[in-house]
Order: sequence, then structure tokens, then C-alpha cells
Amino acid sequence: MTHSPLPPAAAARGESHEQEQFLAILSREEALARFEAALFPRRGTTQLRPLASALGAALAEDIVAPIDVPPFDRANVDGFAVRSADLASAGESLPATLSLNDETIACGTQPLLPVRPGTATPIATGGPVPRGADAIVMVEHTQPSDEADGIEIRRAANPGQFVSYAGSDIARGEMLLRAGTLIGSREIGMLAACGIAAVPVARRPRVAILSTGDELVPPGETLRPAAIYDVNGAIVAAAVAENGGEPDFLGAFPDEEVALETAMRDALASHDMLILSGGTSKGAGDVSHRIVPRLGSPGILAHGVALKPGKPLCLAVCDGKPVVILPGFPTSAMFTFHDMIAPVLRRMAGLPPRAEHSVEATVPVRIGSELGRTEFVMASLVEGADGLVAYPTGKGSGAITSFAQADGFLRIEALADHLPAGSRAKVTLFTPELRVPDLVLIGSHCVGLDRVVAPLAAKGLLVRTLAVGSLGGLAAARRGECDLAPIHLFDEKTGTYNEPFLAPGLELVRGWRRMQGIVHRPGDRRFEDRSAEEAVAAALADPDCLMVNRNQGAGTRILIDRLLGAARPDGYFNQPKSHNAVAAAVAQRRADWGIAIAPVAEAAGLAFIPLIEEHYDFALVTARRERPGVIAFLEALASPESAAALREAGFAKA
Ligand SMILES: Nc1nc2c(c(=O)[nH]1)N[C@H]1C(S)=C(S)[C@@H](COP(=O)(O)OP(=O)(O)OC[C@H]3O[C@@H](n4cnc5c(N)ncnc54)[C@H](O)[C@@H]3O)O[C@H]1N2
Ligand code: MOO
Repeated sequence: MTHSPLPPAAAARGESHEQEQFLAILSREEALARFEAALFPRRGTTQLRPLASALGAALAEDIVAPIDVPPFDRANVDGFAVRSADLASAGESLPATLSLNDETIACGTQPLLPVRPGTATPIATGGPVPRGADAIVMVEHTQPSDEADGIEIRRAANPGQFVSYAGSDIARGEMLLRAGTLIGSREIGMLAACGIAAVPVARRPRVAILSTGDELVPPGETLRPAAIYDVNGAIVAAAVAENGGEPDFLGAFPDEEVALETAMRDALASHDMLILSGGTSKGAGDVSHRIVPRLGSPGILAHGVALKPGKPLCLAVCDGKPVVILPGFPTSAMFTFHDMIAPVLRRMAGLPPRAEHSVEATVPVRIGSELGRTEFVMASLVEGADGLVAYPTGKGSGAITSFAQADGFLRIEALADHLPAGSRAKVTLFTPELRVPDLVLIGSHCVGLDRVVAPLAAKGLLVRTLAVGSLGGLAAARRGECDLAPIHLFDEKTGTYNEPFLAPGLELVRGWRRMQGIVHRPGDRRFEDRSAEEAVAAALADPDCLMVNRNQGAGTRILIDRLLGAARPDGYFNQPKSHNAVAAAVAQRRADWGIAIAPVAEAAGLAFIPLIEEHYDFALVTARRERPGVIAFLEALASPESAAALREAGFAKA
């Protein structure tokens, strides 16, 4: 990441600023058109692949059935092959008696004797129907007759009864599978039934994937300070495989031009496509886009697209091979991959374009948007009182969950600067079918909640929790967009939690309590062995002592302001939005104290001075009380198992 402006001293010396701007931002459509024009049409390579390894490949040619399936008229039941005409007048009081031919047709046995009028041949399920027979009678509908070698049948048989005729499943000459079909287990079954041992498939494009950035650590290793795990390597590799490519993840590389150029050249020589991520901005340390033009012509076709997320996307073609630099932010990388790269990869892999599925939904809140960029907003869908409601999952392009927890996305045109609350929008789904959640909780999130809903998920219920804060949750509950709103709101007037905030149509369901307190690093003498009041007094007395606050509107913030009175100590304006962020700031020495809940303090290895128990309850939408998901939740909440799980996680059941 090198968007760093020059330090003031360098600027004062008049040194030039190395940050180039995105000079030629293209529209999404123009960028895609240039990319595709430089790549297509192209000759794909076809290979004959044995059936056993054809799974996931795309058929390169139409396949016509070479034989009939079944290849002969086949018995569908265990019983006797008969002539239906012999049984035309058979009934309860008038049994037909047939004599048995001297053979038994097992599976794989070629019949030798015809079934002549007045006779029957024993046959197994799957056996070929003998000449003369036109129906099968189930063994349980027959009785041995008094005569030796004969059977009695007391019901008529329709012609063709329990017979599968040759070619009735697949007829010789029929179009079995079309070119472009993705081969799955069902397709493999059809091919095997026709005796086809190998199929022509488009050779999967081999895609080399590189992550770039000095800060990246592979999952599985220990994080060093200021480092993060490489997310893009894993998601791009998976998304390549999902779209017909053969991913080859080559690792994360530091922003070192010489080494990176060698890696990129080697990768391109041995693969059909190269995808990098990170460092696409035009900063001094962002080197990959400087290397791309040296790899072949025509080189870079688009660098900077009026798209959000995804502005810094870089698209290039080097001597016929696509080279792509995805933005570093994981949601930007994933979104641009799916929107702009997957269509090209699928075409190279011989796959048809992905079918687009969408639904109409109401947007419950105003969504701001950047003028001049087509903006795609990831959204989570829930069932409201009047149809689907699309909640933006937006935690920004840098958040992995923005994309991963969304059902789809909606589009805000480049010329709009926002989408008003209450708008109707088309939501393009990530999966062909939308599964609406069985239980929706919108409001404040608590790790205890995960424990309580865990058994519901294990029972197959789809539970969706959207963290929008207590007040956002109450608003959603009033609009009937959720079943329950988890809240923890302190009412100063009454000195109680939650109850005073309920609107008509909502009722309170008691949840649990969370001890809140001062968190500090163990061994900090300013706080050790003091009461909360003494600790705050000690913090205020030390000018070097830095606090971390909470956001306006948080229940914890009210508590902090009451503790501080008129004091505004250093760090007061550092106002993160969660208990975890407070604990991380103190643990990493970016602050010395703050207020968080006990389980979070414990998980971060911090010392804790208890202050007050916060009540975490649920505003239940009364009209939704009888829904199966709600009933299951209320049962789970009341169960001894959830009480035990909450205790174990550090919470006290209300
Ligand atoms: N002054 C400006 N700053 C930024 C601009 C801008 O126009 N002017 N654009 C922003 C936009 S939009 C995006 S998107 C990002 C993308 O920048 P880069 O593509 O150069 O990516 P980096 O700077 O390398 O990284 C951004 C971010 O993502 C993290 N990252 C990178 N690779 C990975 C990976 N493999 N796995 C997980 N996370 C990764 C990286 O650590 C950074 O946090 O720039 C904005 N800034
Ligand atoms: O384009 Mo960036 O992807 O806005 O976040």
C-alpha cells in the first residue's frame, strides 16, 4: 500500500510527489469492451479427457448418443415375461394359467426361447424381454398352479407393463449434451450410459495468481505486528476454479520490482493468464503495473475504471494472454473478478456466460454513493412486511464480509450521489436461488448470540444476524424487517435498560447480562488493584495516559461520559465502534485504557475492573411471534444448554 503522501519535510524541500493520478478512467463497459476485443475471437484448445477426470470441464463439442439406452427392451420388475393377450380375461374368480418356459432370464442373460401363447418365462429386474412377450407380471401377483411348471395369474396386464423399451431413456442419434455444458456427476452418468469413455473438453485455462504487498502473511503462519493475512490469493484461486480455470497460486510477493518482474515473466510463460492483486494504484511502491507493459503487446488496455468497488483495476493483454491486476481490498478484488474477469475466463474455458438471477427489493436506508462511479452495493436480503428488503452489508471495500455475507448486489448509477431510503432496487443474486432466512435478527451484535443460535443452525434453520447497532435494530423492528432486534440501550431517566425504548408492536424478551468494565494492560500500576473511580482518577491525573472512547450512540459511550464528567482526556476523540476495537487498541498500546465487556477483555489478555452489568435483550416483533424460526429461537434462548454456553462465554443469563 503506497498511497502515502510525502512527509512534510520532503514537500518543503520541493521534492516531487510520486503519486500519479488515474488519468484515463474508463467506464466499466468501455474497459470490458477493450479487454474482450484484444482477446477474442481466439482458438481454444480441445483435449480428449477420460470420463474419470472430466468433472468440472466444459464440453468442447456436441455429443450425439451413439446407442440406444437401454439397448434392449428391459424388465423393470422381478416376475414373469408374458403375452398380455393371454391375461385379457383373467380376474379374481377366473385365473389364467400359463406354463413356464424352460429358462430363467437373469440380468445379462440373452433369452433363447420365445414366449409362445399360453406360456411365461421367469425374468429378473433388468433382464432382456424375450421374443413374443410384451409385458411383465410381478412375482407377487402370481401363484404356482396345481399343474407342475405352471403359474396362475388373477389380473390382466397392460401391454408394455413393467417394460422399458430400447431407446426410451436415450435414443440413438439424440443430442445428448451440448458444447459448453459443464460436466457434473449427472452428465458423467449420461456419457457412461452411452459407453463413452472420453470426451472432448475445452482445456482449462491455467491461471497464475500472485498477491503483492509487503504486509501479507500466508494463512497458517503467525501474524507479525502490522501484517495481515493474504486473503486475495485464496479467493482468487477459488473463484478461478469456480469459473472453469485451473488456478495456480504462486504466493505473496513483496513490492520489489526486479524479483516481481522475474516472477511475473515466469508465470506468464507457463500459464494462459496472470492475475495479480494489490498495488494497482499509481503510487511509487506500486510496481506491478509498471512491469506489465514490458511483458508483451498491446499491454495495458485500461487502468482505472469508473467502478466502485474496483476503481484501480488494471486490464492488460500481453502477446495474447490476459494480465490483470485486481485492487488490493478483498471486496474490490472479488467483485471486479466476478464482474469483469470471470466472463472472460469463462469464455476462454468454453463455458457459457453465467446466468444472471435477480429479485426486486426495497432498500430500507439511504445509501450514499460516489458521483461519477457506477457503484455496486453488496446487500443482504430479508423478508419484510411487504416483500424483500435489501440491507447493505457495507463495511467498505476493505472488508471481506461485505461480499461474503451478501446475497447479491444492487447498482447505483454513476450520475446518482445516493439511493433514497424506501427505493425499489434490482438485486442481482450471487446464487441462482435465494434462500430467505428463517430467523432474522437485526441490531447490536454480541458473541453470546452466536452461542444461542448455534443449535438452530445445526437443525438446518438459516439464521441471519445483521449488526446495525441497537437503534438501527429498533428501527428495523418497527418497520417489520426482522423478527427480533438485539438491543442494549440504557435509559438515563429511569436508570433501566431496553424496556423504555420499545414501540407499540414490540415486546421485550430478556436476554443476558454482560459485565462492562475498564480494560487495561496487566501490570499497569496506574490501574492495578483500584476501583473504577480510582482508576479513572489516576488516568486523568497522568497527562501521558491515553484513553480510547466509543462511538456516539453506543450504550458504553453513555457510561464513559458519566464516568468522565466534564473531563476530555487525551484519546477521547478516538471513537471506534466495538468492544473488540477498544480491546485491540489497549492491547497494542495505542491506548492505555477504555471500556469493554469482560469476555472481550479476557480474550485480548487484558486486565478488567468491573463497572456495571449491561442488559442485552431482544425487542420481539409481536406479529412475528408465531413464526417457526422465532419459536425455535425462544426455545433455544430458554434452554439450559444455551444458559450453560452463555456462562462459559462469560455472560450471565437474565
Ligand atoms: N489516495 C488514494 N488512495 C486510495 C485510492 C485513491 O484513488 N487515492 N483508491 C482506493 C481504492 S478505490 C482502492 S480499491 C484501494 C486499492 O489500492 P491498491 O490496489 O493499490 O491496493 P493496496 O494499496 O496494495 O492495498 C489496499 C488494501 O488491501 C489490502 N490488501 C492488499 N492485498 C491483499 C491481499 N492479498 N489480501 C488481503 N488484503 C490485501 C492492503 O493491505 C490494503 O489494506 O486503494 C484506495 N486508496
Ligand atoms: O474501488 Mo475501491 O475498490 O472503491 O474500494
